[in-house]
Amino acid sequence: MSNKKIAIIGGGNLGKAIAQGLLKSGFSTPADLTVTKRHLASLSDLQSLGVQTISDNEAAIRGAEVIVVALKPYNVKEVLTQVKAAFDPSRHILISVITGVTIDDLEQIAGAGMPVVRAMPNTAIAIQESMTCICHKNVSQQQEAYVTEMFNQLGVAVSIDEKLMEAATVLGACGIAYALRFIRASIQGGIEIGFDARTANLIAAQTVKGAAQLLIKENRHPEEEIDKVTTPKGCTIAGLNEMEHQGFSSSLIKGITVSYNKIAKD
Ligand SMILES: NC(=O)C1=CN([C@@H]2O[C@H](COP(=O)(O)OP(=O)(O)OC[C@H]3O[C@@H](n4cnc5c(N)ncnc54)[C@H](OP(=O)(O)O)[C@@H]3O)[C@@H](O)[C@H]2O)C=CC1
Ligand SMILES: O=C(O)[C@@H]1CCC=N1
Repeated sequence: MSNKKIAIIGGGNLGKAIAQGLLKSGFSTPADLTVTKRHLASLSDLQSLGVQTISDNEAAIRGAEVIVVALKPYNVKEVLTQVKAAFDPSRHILISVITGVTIDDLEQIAGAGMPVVRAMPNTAIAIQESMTCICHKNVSQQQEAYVTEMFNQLGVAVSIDEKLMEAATVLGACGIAYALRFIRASIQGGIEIGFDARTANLIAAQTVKGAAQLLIKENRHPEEEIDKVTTPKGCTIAGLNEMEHQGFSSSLIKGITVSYNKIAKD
C-alpha cells in the first residue's frame, strides 16, 4: 500500500476509473484519495466509500504528493494555470494521462523542474487490468519506482520513449474500444447462429480473454495459436478467409493508422 496522498484532477471516465483501481488494488485507502470535478454527483459512490470529492483543484493539489491530471486536452492548460501557485517541485509528482499534451507542455505549466510523468492507461484500470505506457522527466529513481509500482498494481506498466506516446494511445487506450467492437460483432454473429444475447456475450468475452491469455501467459505469437485451431478444410479457416476477403485485418490496420493520424494532426 502507498501512504502517499493522491489527488486526481478531473474525475471523469478515466480519472474515476483510476480512483476505483487504486482502491480495489489496495494501493490507496479512501483517506489517501481526493478526486476533483465541477459537478460532483457522478462521484457519489466514491464519496460514500470515504474518498474526498471536491471542486477545489488548488486545495486538492496542496493536500497531495501525487497529482494525477485526467482533464480533457482542451482545458488542461487553462485549469492548471489557474492553480500554478500550488505546485511544488520539491514535494509533488505530476502524472498526466492527457492525450497529446507533452512532458514539456506540462513542465511549462507546472514550473521548471517539476517531476512529470506522462502515462497512457486505459479504462480497464478500474479493474486493475490496464495496459499503461509511461515516460517521465525530472523524476528520481525512487519516484520512478513508485509510479511504476502504482501502475503495475493497476495492470501492466511499460516504460516507453515519449515519441511513442501517441502510438501507445491508439494501441492501448483506444484499443479497448476496438477490442470491444470485435466482441460486439462476435456477439451479433453468435445471435445469428442461435445463441441468446447473454450466452453469446459470455462466450465471446471469455474466448477473447482466453486468446489474450495464451499470448500473455505463454508468450506465443497469434499465428502459432491460430494454426492449432485451423483444421484442414475445416470451418475455422473457411471463416477466417471470408473475414480477410471482407477486409478484416486491413480495416483494423487502417483504423489504427487513421486514429494515429488524428492525434498527430490535432
Ligand atoms: N477515456 C479513456 O479511455 C482515456 C482517456 N485518456 C485521456 O484522459 C483524459 C480524460 O478523459 P476522460 O476521462 O475520457 O474525459 P472526461 O470528460 O470523462 O473527464 C474529464 C473530467 O474533467 C472534469 N473537469 C472539467 N473541468 C474541470 C475543472 N476545472 N476542474 C476539475 N475537473 C474538471 C469533468 O467533470 P466536470 O465537467 O464535472 O468538471 C470531467 O469529468 C483525456 O485527456 C483523455 O485524452 C487517456 C486514456 C484513455
Ligand atoms: O478518444 C480519445 O481521444 C481518448 C484518447 C484515448 C482514449 N480516448
